[in-house]
Amino acid sequence: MTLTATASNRVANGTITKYTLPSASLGALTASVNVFVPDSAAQAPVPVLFYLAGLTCTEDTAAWKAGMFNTAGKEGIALVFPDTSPRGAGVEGEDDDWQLGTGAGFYIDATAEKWKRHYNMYTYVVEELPNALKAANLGLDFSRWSITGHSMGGHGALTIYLKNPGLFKSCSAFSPITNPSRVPWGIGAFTAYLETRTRSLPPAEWLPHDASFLLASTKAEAGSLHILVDVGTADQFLIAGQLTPEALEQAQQTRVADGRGVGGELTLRRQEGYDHSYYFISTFSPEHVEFHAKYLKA
Ligand SMILES: N[C@@H](CCC(=O)N[C@@H](CSC=O)C(=O)NCC(=O)O)C(=O)O
Repeated sequence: MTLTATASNRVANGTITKYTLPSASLGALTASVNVFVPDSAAQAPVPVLFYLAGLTCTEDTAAWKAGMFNTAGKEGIALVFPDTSPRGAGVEGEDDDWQLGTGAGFYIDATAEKWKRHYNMYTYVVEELPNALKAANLGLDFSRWSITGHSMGGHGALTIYLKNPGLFKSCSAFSPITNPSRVPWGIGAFTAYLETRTRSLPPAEWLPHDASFLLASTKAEAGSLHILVDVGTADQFLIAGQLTPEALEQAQQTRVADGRGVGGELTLRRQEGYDHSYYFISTFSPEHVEFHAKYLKA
């Protein structure tokens, strides 16, 4: 698995480099990723923060618009921006709808026959890409790894974090889809990507990919979770019922009520008047990087 650098720019006391890599998990397609490495990585390996972007985005969207570099450069944290789906898989209909297929990988491994050769963004993000970055000796320390994301990528960050207790130091999300098995975006994606045999609503096969279910049921030790979520009150997709942050709050209350969790593991903030856009993300992204720095550098 070799990374090939295709562009490089100096930014915020570091360098952002775009790489391509051949990806086995994405069915032998070429994937693209942007990686910001602060200069301090030349002295000692630096902690890593992954940013998972939302529907219709690429590896460039947050790199260009999220405004994370100054804080990451100051804190000495590397940033990794993966793409949001395989590109050019050739699956019938994959470019017909912005909520499914290209740009909409949902950070899960597909089990449905039609999608399962290429649509494996979970394995790509959690295993293949980190292994490629480790092998490239860029000075990244994956024993100090955190994850964040926006919308579909917020769902990705929360579910990947909750599926892998202990792998990440912290998790944050901007306007995440918190309960995909019960909202239109998630129902559409899971119906397509996941082979579903059970008739329950939501189907049992969907629940391991639902952040609210995962949070309510996780066996993570009390006090071991560190999650920050920001949602804008004027978010058009919040208003349309796609994000349902109350489901995540309810899940954490369940965890605490059962004696498996403690207060403070989840901080969910409603930011007055902000929408779903990168204007919102760039306003709060420095705080998110600082939040992760606290755990990455503890
Ligand atoms: N084309 C869509 C809008 C798509 C959109 O808003 N995408 C969001 C993520 S939504 C959840 O995952 C995004 O981040 N877009 C990139 C950007 O630069 O804003 C429509 O028709 O509504």
